[in-house]
Amino acid sequence: MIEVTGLVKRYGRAAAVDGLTFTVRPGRVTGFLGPNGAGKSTTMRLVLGLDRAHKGRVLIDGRPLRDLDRPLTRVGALLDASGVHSGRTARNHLRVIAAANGIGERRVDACLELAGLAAVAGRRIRGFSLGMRQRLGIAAALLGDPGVLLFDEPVNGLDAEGVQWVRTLMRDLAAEGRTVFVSSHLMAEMQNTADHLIVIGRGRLLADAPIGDLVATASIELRVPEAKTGTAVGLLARAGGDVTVDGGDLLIKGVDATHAGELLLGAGIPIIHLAEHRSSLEEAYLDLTGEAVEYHALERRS
Ligand SMILES: Nc1ncnc2c1ncn2[C@@H]1O[C@H](COP(=O)(O)OP(=O)(O)OP(=O)(O)O)[C@@H](O)[C@H]1O
Repeated sequence: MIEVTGLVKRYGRAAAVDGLTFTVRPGRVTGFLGPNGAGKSTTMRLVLGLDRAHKGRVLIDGRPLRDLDRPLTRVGALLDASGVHSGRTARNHLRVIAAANGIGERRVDACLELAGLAAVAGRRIRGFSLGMRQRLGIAAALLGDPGVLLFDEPVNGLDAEGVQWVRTLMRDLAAEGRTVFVSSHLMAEMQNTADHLIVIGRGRLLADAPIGDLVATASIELRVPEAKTGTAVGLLARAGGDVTVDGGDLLIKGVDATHAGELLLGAGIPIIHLAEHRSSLEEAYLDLTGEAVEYHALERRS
């Protein structure tokens, strides 16, 4: 489990992470979604103790990272896959990490196998494609067999088979009861992989919810006889609906179709048309981040 409380990180006067609080729970894949520059990588670096926060606290399985002995056996991470010593072979790269963390040789070979790199284990990383580097980074993250895993944009540079492999791996790791925290700016990727989503924009939390809740931000479209429109609007608004009148149609958020139907029929209002629209994750994401993206575009222009 990862518990982040009130995390703040500033670069100069700008806050890259601006008071983030969330919990990443075991046994499911938690997606970390946000537009470019939202603060995902910075947050992951703070969680891993690679950067110091100005404020806030991170606990891994209830304890600060510095209190964990052999941290690599508790937390594994794939961050920027380009930061490796490219003159080494893949096997030697993993051996060095393993030796520094008291991890045996057999685990190195098991992870090379798991990452689909066994056949190229003796080749220098210099000649690796971005996809192969990503696989090597994932092998390194798994080396200590940790219960908590962070992956920053793991499908970057992977081909279709590689993407499928990462997806299956994430789901398998979560099914084993591990905490899996994976960042992406690709909404479709999250829709296929994550059970739960944490969405940020401008370093702030925008949503922390099961993926089904975000996909199912439903709205309904309703038409009633013109003379009854005012009564219907009043009823739906009192039931917590956010009602927009568009010509003869009502657009309602916050009340589902069944409830709306019951309310209207209960009040003796005939329904001419009633339809439910489930917004896709992409629409929900754009809704949530629209303001954050706009703000960034303005900042860059000025
Ligand atoms: N070392 C640094 N020095 C100065 N500013 C930084 C540094 N690292 C990140 N930032 C700034 O902090 C903000 C958040 O960046 P971060 O890389 O965490 O976002 P991100 O969500 O991971 O974006 P992306 O999807 O583009 O990787 C950005 O405005 C970025 O320019």
